[in-house]
Amino acid sequence: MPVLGQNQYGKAATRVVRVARAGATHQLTDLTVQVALSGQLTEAHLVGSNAAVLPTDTMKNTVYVFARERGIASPEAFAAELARHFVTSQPTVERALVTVEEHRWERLADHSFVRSGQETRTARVAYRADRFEVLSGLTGLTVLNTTDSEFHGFARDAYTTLAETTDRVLATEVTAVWRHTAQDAETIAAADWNADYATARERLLAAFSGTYSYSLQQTLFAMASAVIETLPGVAEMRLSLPNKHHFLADLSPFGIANETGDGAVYLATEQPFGLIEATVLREGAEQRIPVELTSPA
Ligand SMILES: O=c1[nH]c(=O)c2[nH]c(=O)[nH]c2[nH]1
Repeated sequence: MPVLGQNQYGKAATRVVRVARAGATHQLTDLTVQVALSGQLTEAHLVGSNAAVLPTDTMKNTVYVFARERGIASPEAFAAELARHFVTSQPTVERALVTVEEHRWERLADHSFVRSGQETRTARVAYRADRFEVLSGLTGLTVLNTTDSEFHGFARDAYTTLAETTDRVLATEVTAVWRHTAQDAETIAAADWNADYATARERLLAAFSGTYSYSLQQTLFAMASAVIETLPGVAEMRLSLPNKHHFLADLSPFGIANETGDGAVYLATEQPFGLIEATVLREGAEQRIPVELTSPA
């Protein structure tokens, strides 16, 4: 007889847009929420009993009711409230995992907004046995340095053709996930998630632009370290940095020199791309961010 292994179920891709309009200046929050529950679901899978199956339709409704009645203070706080709700209100639910993506809108005017690029803020909160695990993050943060990047002295074999460079364009699209040490409800309710997020984002950007780079690996470590050194509540950060290559265009067929310097012209290639990934930990911290979480599909 086969045996049931890991299982979870829930509602994916619930899109909720909330408008706060206390005065003339409106606030817009735009989230995609995913709920995944696990617990006593063996009967559901083995014999088709739905006694412990809270409908995924209910989860979707809960997202809208919570957004309406409690508001959305931050992706982390919203996810934490939802996660705790499902575990504490359903005796058969042992663990809830709530993932939130926040789509960014930039203000145009009091009640007008423009969708800003591809950048997305993320939060992922797990709740089980009265403990939380909170991961914050972002995706789609694209950055580029036009100099202060070298790459040379690398290992070589029979297939190595890459030219060494002491001045190149360095560009990447940051995917970051960081784990908070906070685990109890009081600490989570008291935290200023939006301020912490703004600090983390600012530190990542400052370290990217301020690090004189000998490789994307080195830049990665500097970026994550900057966040860990600034935010005492962050235990670890996982970064996934695609190398968005910019190669000097070969204009020699036209007798035109094209070297690094004023007016250089680059070929920005999409694929294939280098992919540099690592977790950086506060000393003594456990590595708990799943590596698949930040890797591109
Ligand atoms: O920063 C880099 N790291 C690498 O590992 C690598 N490999 C490569 O071909 N170019 C680069 N650049």
